[in-house]
Amino acid sequence: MRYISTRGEAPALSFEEVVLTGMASDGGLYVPETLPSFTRDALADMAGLSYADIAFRVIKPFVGGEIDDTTLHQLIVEAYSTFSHDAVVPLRQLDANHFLLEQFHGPTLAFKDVALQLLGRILDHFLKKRGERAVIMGATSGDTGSAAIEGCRHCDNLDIFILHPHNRVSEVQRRQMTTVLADNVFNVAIEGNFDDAQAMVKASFADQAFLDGTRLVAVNSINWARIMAQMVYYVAAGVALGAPHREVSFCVPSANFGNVFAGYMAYKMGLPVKQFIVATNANDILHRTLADNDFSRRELEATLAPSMDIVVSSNFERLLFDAYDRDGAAVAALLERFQHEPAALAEAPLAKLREKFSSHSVDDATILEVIREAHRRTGELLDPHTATGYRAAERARANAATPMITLATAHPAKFADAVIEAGFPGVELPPHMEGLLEREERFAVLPAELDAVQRFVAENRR
Ligand SMILES: Cc1ncc(COP(=O)(O)O)c(C=O)c1O
Ligand SMILES: N[C@@H](CCOP(=O)(O)O)C(=O)O
Repeated sequence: MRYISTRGEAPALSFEEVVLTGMASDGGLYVPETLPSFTRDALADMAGLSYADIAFRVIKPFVGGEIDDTTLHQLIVEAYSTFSHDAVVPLRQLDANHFLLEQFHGPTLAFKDVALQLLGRILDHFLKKRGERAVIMGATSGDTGSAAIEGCRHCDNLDIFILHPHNRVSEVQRRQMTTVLADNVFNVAIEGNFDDAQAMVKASFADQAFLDGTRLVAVNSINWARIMAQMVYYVAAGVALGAPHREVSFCVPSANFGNVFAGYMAYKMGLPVKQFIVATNANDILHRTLADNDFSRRELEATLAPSMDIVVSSNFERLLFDAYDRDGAAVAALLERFQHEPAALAEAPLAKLREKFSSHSVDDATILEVIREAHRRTGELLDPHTATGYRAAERARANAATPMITLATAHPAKFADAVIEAGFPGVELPPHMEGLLEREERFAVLPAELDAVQRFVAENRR
């Protein structure tokens, strides 16, 4: 299996090389040169398998034999044994044909654990094999950071630097990162927003001189392995509800677009999906683009769903590459224009996207209303991100006959303030997080300046 860049200029890489890097050298993101596909029989055979066994079947073709089957299976089994639910991402039926896919049973209570528990193990495997060390730089709006730390902190060959926007993540999210006092874990609160943090991470991939030759690795969804691991739960949920014999639809709270893009990849590989609904908070660029072809930046707003407070959505580039029939030059030109002025997609690619994708945007007042309403109707206490999905699924659903699966991307305990504002007394943290709010924290506060951040990384890496 070879991986190529969405901008068409960088060299193709193997699986191992693509996992051990971040962005392509031309500024693009890596995608598989050709997508494997599932036959109907192969999908039907997955019904009833354990999550780990489905994951092995979905992931194996992307690895292309670069990890032997026994080791790959073992890494997958170990990764998912850290989840507190045997189904890893269980489905919960809300009404006649609406389901929640609970993605918050991992160690840090958000969907990021699904990919990062595995990515940490794959990185460790490759680095040990090579006898190399690496530096991780990641940007987080709150959930990737703790999941990456949890997935990688036991890897002695990794130093991990996570940039989060100062005072813009929830207290639980911050403490999940900053109370890990391991020698190889470094948290930086950036005086800026998530887009600033992500831009600095991307700029660091573009010019790695500050690391004097030490390898830099990404844990954000710019790393293909994140997308690969996230595909699995779409397949698992689809076959559990009758695929390949019937279609399913997914509604996905979205921002950096890695989650829903993984679903789209599963669809391209043969999973029968009727519709993907992209749910956004008030930072609605994805909705504006899909609904009105308004691909333009607006000021980033702080919302009650802070993990989705993102304007520049990395993985949208991967979708554009597909929509533009893999024309890297056209994607590069569009994204260059987007940097400087409002942009719009060409007619044909937009029409292609609209065949599969719908969207809906949900403001803060509605998030609170939905948390109350969903609880009254179903007994479920939704986190504010899942609430955007719940409402979008109701409003943008193509039909009632196709099962709708809304991704419950985080546990409400991570966002107690929003839950309390919605009128609930609060949510208890699960037992493994007992004492989190009293533990010692360690983090640096830095200006949103690339030099300052790179100096911090260069001085602290071991
Ligand atoms: C809880 C939660 N929901 C939804 C999202 C959006 O997912 P994506 O960035 O993959 O679109 C994020 C962060 O990315 C998140 O942390
Ligand atoms: N919401 C994310 C933002 C980063 O997304 P990623 O999927 O690209 O890692 C977060 O919680 O950090």
